[in-house]
Amino acid sequence: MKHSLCFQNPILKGSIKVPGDKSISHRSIMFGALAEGKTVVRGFLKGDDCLSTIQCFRSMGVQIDESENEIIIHGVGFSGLKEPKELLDVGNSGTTTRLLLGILAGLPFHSVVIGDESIASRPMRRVTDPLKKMGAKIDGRENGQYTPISVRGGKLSPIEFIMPHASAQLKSAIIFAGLQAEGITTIIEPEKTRDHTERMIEHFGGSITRDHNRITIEGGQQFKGQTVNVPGDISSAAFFLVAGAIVNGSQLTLTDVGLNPTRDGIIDVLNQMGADLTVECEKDRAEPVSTLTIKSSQLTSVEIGGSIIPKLIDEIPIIALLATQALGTTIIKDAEELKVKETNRIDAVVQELKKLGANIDATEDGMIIHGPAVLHGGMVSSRGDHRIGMMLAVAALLTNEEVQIDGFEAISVSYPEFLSDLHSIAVNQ
Ligand SMILES: O=C(O)C1=C[C@@H](OP(=O)(O)O)[C@@H](O)[C@H](O)C1
Ligand SMILES: C=C(OP(=O)(O)O)C(=O)O
Repeated sequence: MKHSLCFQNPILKGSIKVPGDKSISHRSIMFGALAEGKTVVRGFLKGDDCLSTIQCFRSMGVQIDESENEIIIHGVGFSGLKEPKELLDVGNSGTTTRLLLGILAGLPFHSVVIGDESIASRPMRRVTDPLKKMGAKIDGRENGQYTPISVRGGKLSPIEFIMPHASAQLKSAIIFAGLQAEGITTIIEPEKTRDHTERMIEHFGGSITRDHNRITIEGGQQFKGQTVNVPGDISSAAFFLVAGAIVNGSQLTLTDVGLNPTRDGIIDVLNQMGADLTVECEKDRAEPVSTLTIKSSQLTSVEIGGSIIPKLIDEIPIIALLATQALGTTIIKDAEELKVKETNRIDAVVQELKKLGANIDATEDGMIIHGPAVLHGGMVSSRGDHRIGMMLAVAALLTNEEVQIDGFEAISVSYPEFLSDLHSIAVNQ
């Protein structure tokens, strides 16, 4: 589906409550299913990816009721999950795929995980190799690298695992397997990655030990159903934070945004670039929550690399757009993981933004952006990637010419109401 956007000297004013955090929504279904008793989830993201997670657990016999404001999961525990009759379809969701594989690894039945074309090209051996080492029988195209992937789980042994990639999906998969292994599993992260799985284990009454980048988890724990309040997704809020920062005369407030310290890299980057940003922290729930107010201001370039990368990995497409409006040369490095997301996000960002007049070049592990650039209209593509589609829609605010985005429907993966939220705060002058 092509979508056309054409703004005339817009300014952005008002307040938005972005939809629920995608990472936390996925995990709320998983822990809800693995706990005994009822779990109530409020603020759940009804985006395609999280709906895929619901469907996978329903296929394993878990009753999940959906109403407008709540999701209710009737938990069955690890041992209550049933062999699925149908294929487990993860759609476009890498998080569902990798976390689910960690759960399936310990279950004594056969299952097959499939997804869309994008999922079929995303690397899975990072997960399937250690899970096989723990004792699961797993096969798939290219020796377990690509879906479809079949799993016959069973008795698992704990491992000490030094993660070769800074990936929360990989860490979480091994945690889920570790929960089913007999003994203590140790995981060592090269850099700290998002810790929603660890927080949720504690929220559901389990325990996990964290010492710097070393995590230990004991197998055989029981979880109890809980209420989960999902905060707004900082990765969705990022599109409006950047829009507010770069569209002259704007002031936007974003309420109820999750501000987990393992996800707040965009805040650091905005501050370093000279953004006019106010962060008000609210009472800490299982996850920290904040209200963010952004006003447009003069921005300067920044260098981004090293340990901040996992804290803003999904925000790099919109940070690249931000950098096109900043004075000087922005360098983004150590971000090779971008090549294995929904699409190769280094190529997608660079090639699509060039079509709109950005001065941007790809490097082996990131990109270099010279700003400020005057953007113009054009025909671009989301390449089937929600974050590329939304970044290009924000770029359309910077020109009075038409920006036509092919494949815009991809945004329903993480932010189905993105367009109506954008139109609710954009006023043409
Ligand atoms: O664990 C998660 O919920 C996620 C982890 C990240 O992926 P990696 O673990 O591959 O870095 C992120 O890009 C993805 O959107 C969600
Ligand atoms: C990479 C993403 O998600 P996933 O890996 O779950 O497909 C994302 O949402 O940007």
